[in-house]
Amino acid sequence: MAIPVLVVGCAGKMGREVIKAVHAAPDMYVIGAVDRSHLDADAGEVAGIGPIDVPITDNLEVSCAMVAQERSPGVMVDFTHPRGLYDRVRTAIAYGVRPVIGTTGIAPEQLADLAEFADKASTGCVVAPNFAIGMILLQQACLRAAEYFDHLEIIELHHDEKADAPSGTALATAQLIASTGKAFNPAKVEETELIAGARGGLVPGNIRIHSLRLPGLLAHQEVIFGGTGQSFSLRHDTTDRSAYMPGVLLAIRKVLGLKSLVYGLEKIL
Ligand SMILES: NC(=O)C1=CN([C@@H]2O[C@H](COP(=O)(O)OP(=O)(O)OC[C@H]3O[C@@H](n4cnc5c(N)ncnc54)[C@H](OP(=O)(O)O)[C@@H]3O)[C@@H](O)[C@H]2O)C=CC1
Ligand SMILES: O=C(O)C1=N[C@H](C(=O)O)C[C@H](O)C1
Repeated sequence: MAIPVLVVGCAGKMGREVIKAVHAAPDMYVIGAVDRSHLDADAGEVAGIGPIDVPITDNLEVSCAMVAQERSPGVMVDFTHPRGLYDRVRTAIAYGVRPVIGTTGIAPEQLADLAEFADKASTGCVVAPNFAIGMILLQQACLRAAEYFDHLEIIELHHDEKADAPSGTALATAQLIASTGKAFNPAKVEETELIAGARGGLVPGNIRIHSLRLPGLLAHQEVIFGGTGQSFSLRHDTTDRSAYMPGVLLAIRKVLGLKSLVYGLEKIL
């Protein structure tokens, strides 16, 4: 049976892409669309694919109740803003709707709390800071490089409409590299930062992240490893948001078979 999908943030850059991808997929359909603007407009029209008979509403609870009435279990896809995300995920789970979350910037304590909530409800939930396969491969390659290099820094570059910094992907990449337990970037001199922020943000693992925001960019990340007489750069460029859609559709299919919260696309590949 086809999967009913509720798209939250449907009028946004990612939400429009999700509406297109879900509508085009043979094994799922858009059952509802939530946003704060374009209310009552057809979600398909807003996404640029013509009418799909799904009006945009700002009422998540009523939308979840509607999904719960469908014959097969439903999924909520959220690409919005970290504000209120915690409550949206809890609302979805309370209605038996499985969340697939692409929104970045949620606090780690809230994520841990949601994992406990999903676990208790035996409900699947996927939270992934990046749905592009190329980025997952970059992260895996970082683990290999980290075996041989002791020094690295991360640069992430995004469009200038991005709300959070650093990106969720950069944080997740640093977290993954730090999970090796290695002590990175041993200091060689006592540094003085003449302009606050010049050396980027420091995250656990002693890894620095530098965030650039410019019009003309979409989403890019470079991890540069440094060693004696050599440097090694790993870079991923997203040039179109359709890059995320195979990962999003995969998560929609896989979340139905899960009984707890899974963090990271790599866990369901
Ligand atoms: N995991 C991944 O692979 C990716 C994740 N992202 C993440 O997805 C999120 C969205 O990105 P993007 O699409 O570029 O952002 P946009 O600002 O283009 O879209 C977000 C949409 O969500 C709406 N919105 C915000 N808050 C709410 C709410 N409480 N209820 C309903 N709708 C809401 C916004 O409305 P309004 O305009 O009124 O604020 C807007 O229409 C970000 O956190 C970004 O980091 C992005 C790309 C890939
Ligand atoms: O806001 C974006 O655009 C993106 N956000 C995600 C993040 O914060 O990592 C994923 C990707 O980088 C695009």
